[in-house]
Amino acid sequence: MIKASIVLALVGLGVLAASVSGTVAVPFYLPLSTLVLAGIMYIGRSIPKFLRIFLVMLSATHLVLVALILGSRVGLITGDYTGYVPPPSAALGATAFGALIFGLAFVPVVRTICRIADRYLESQADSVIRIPFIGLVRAREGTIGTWMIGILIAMNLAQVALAVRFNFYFRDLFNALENKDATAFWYQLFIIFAPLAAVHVVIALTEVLLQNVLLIRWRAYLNTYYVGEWLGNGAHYRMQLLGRGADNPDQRISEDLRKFVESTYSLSVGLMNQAATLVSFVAILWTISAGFTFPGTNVEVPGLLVWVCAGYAILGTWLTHLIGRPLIGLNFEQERVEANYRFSLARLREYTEQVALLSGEPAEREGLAHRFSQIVDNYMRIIIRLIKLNTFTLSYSQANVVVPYILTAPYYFIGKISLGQMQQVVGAFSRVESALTYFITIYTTLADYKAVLDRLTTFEGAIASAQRVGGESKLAITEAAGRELRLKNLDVRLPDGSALLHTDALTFRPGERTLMTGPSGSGKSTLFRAIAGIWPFGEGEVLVPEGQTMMLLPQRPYIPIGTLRDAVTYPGKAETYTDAQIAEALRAAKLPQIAERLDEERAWAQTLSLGEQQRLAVARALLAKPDWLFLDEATAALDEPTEAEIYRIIKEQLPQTTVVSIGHRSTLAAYHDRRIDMKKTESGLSTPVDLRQAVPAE
Ligand SMILES: Nc1ncnc2c1ncn2[C@@H]1O[C@H](COP(=O)(O)OP(=O)(O)OP(=O)(O)O)[C@@H](O)[C@H]1O
Repeated sequence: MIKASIVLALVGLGVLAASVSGTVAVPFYLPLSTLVLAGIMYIGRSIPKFLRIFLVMLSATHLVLVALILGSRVGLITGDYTGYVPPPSAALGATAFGALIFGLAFVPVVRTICRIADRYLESQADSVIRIPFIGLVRAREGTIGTWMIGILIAMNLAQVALAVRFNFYFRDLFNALENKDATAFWYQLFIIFAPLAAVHVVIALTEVLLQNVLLIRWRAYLNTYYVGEWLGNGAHYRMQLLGRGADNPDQRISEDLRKFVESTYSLSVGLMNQAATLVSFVAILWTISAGFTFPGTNVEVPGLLVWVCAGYAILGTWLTHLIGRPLIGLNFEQERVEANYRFSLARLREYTEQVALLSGEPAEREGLAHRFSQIVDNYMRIIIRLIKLNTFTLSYSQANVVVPYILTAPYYFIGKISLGQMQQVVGAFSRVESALTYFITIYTTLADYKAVLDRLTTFEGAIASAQRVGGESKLAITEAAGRELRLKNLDVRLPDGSALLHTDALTFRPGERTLMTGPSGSGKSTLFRAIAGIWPFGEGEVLVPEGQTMMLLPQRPYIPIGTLRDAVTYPGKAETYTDAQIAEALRAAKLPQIAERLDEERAWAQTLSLGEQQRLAVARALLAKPDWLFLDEATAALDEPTEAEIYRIIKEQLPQTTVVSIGHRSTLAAYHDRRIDMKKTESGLSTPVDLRQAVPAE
């Protein structure tokens, strides 16, 4: 950026010297604007990278314009460039854009956009990209993204330049027709138009390809980043514990990130494109309006066509807004009723068994029909409103075709402008009109975009506070020498800070099977969570034996979507075990009926009964062979003989594993050597009482 600003400043100084000395007849404001741009680039070197790309590309475009103008002045580029690259508007436009981009860096909402966008653009991750005709190129992902955005901006500006050139082509073509000059006509058609049209097609196609590659790479990077942050250090679990600010993380990661990337790109590059179009074509309208008088008077109005066009665009947009405004509310309502309907269907799918048992199908059908009728009703209102709106917009766009003729015909008939210039006005008028309309109507898109930004920001905030709670937790999990697991001065609290349980000291010895009992809600599961290191609320020390592995089986195990093999080996990799080992573990866990179906992919959590799911989790433990196995009512859904068999298998197949169980059944005591009872004091605080000996089975 510093180098680029120095180059720009040197060019500016050189052209200024040439202009002052009279070597080249260049108006002095052109090098002055180059110098101002160089200054903006220099002081803007610390603004977000996303904005810097626009600043650098703008300066590069400005240099191209300077080169074109200089070239035409020294006779390098020949041709009729009257009004083609109008120096005052190019200089003014570029400087104003530069200042605007710099100023945007201080607008809070733009800073938020840039902060999220820059995560990608500043990424240091090594990556590769396949470039046609060059092959695979290795670079940092951020560098790849930066170049892609830069090239896309250049392509957009090149499209604007081409549009301007086409506008002049139409002038020359129609002038040739007016003058019945066949040579000039064919020249314009084949020598000027054909190559330009080919360039236009190539740029447009490349742009589509590049834009889509950029958007998917950008989204992929942000997706990995946000998923990583969400899952990092158990933030996802703590966010749920804290329960604030981050509903539907799934929507934020899948929908909002996609919308963010698409809208950030289309709004920023689109705005730049439309602004460049506006400046370029306003200049054409302004130049052609020279000497135009207000109809019926002798009063000359500078840039008359520009003012008429602006007034026309504002009137059109205002009427569109008046007629179309109810659509905003109607579309919002449509999303709401669609979401309600989707939710009812998803809920029905979840509770299908319960509905079937209650024979609730007729009630469900009625409920669904009612919700769907809301969709239809609102949709009809949207259609009626759209018809009203389209009646206006279609008439307006038809009027667009004739208005420029009505405006210019009087001047043509009195010989003030040529037929070619009249054609030029027709083209420029529609460009200026649509650019102005774009600026005026963009606010509805912006409102949606702002909502996306807000959702991503609150999501980030919730992740950050979850990470903070984890980082600041006074509940320390420390690896210590020795083979015992010890709790020292442990206070476990609830998320709101109230005390749940306390123990001065509690030791779990290796090889000793412990059963933890106590009233429901006394904090047994929460103590397990604290030992597993996922519960951040509380103070004290949990000393876990160094280098030893732990596994905790909850009452309702998690079964991922995928094959049975993936479900059994979760969270490890399926390749770690042979099929024979996995099948053997399933058989040992009393699931012989599914041991041969390892490749089967289905929603296992919905297919297997709770008792079967618990046995699948035991199979997981048999494969993983942890040093410590915590069973939190992990066999509660089994019948007593099967539960006994499972405990026997665990003891037999995992002789090195220390088992600590939570359970309410008295029969469990038989499989344990020691019992700890969670007693609740009158103040509500629980404390584990060591009963040393397990209560013998009745
Ligand atoms: N995320 C949470 N937010 C607020 N309170 C919680 C949370 N998790 C647990 N609790 C509360 O902590 C207390 C202890 O819960 P815990 O699940 O540890 O009890 P438990 O002894 O295992 O009970 P049970 O025998 O019924 O499984 C309960 O009052 C519960 O409501």
